[in-house]
Amino acid sequence: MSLIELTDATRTVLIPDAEPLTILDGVNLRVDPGERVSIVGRSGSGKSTLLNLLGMLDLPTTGELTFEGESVTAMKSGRRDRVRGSNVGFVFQQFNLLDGRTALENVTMPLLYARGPRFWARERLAADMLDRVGLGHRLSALPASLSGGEQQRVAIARALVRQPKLILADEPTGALDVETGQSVMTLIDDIVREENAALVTITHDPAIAARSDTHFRLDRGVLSVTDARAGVGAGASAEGTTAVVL
Ligand SMILES: Nc1ncnc2c1ncn2[C@@H]1O[C@H](COP(=O)(O)OP(=O)(O)OP(=O)(O)O)[C@@H](O)[C@H]1O
Repeated sequence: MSLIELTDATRTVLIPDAEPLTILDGVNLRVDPGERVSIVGRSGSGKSTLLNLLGMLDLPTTGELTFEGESVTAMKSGRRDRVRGSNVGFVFQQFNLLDGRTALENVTMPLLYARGPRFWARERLAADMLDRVGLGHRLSALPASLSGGEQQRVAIARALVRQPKLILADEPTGALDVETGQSVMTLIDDIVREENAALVTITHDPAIAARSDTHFRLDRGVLSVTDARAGVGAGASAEGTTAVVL
């Protein structure tokens, strides 16, 4: 079963005194558990809009979105929020850390909504995750005292601390130098592989895109597969093209 799947999805916004704007047009995208997918596209091609659909933050205007086979479009918003909270981790270009909170507090934050043992063990789980991203010695550091690469490591720990099945990364290396960006991606890849999570990365950087199993291009709202290589998880498809995984 696919982890998340968009079928014939369109996203249209209404603009006052103008024609409706179709941002995504007939998008078909299937992401399997453990699969790593990259999406490249020019500025304004609809990448963030697509990521917001995959993150269940927005719904397609027409078409279907499913998570583990269940219709997201049919979910009540409370259930959608819970499904998102327990299953999706976000990593952004601007790390979006809370400035006045320590690294440990930032990573603990998503566990405030966890239930049972994970809630009560939240500080230990957050500290363990910071250790995994190489920041076990900086638990009390405030974001401003950390380098860009270290801040992104904190953001990665925060995205992964609930062990989501799906990680959505929007230009995760965009604010980092090339070398730091590669090491941050290696870290994301390693943890994603250990957790068997799926990873969808939006990037302008061909070297970052090349790390994925399946590659897509978004061009004015139309998604097409550009390449697929043997790897984890088969079956990504776009616009009638099936990605063949050997
Ligand atoms: N709510 C909205 N109302 C009007 N226009 C919108 C809205 N959301 C997005 N757009 C437009 O849709 C297009 C796609 O936006 P989107 O943010 O998805 O692009 P993007 O590929 O992520 O761009 P960038 O790489 O510059 O972040 C843009 O032209 C944007 O201005």
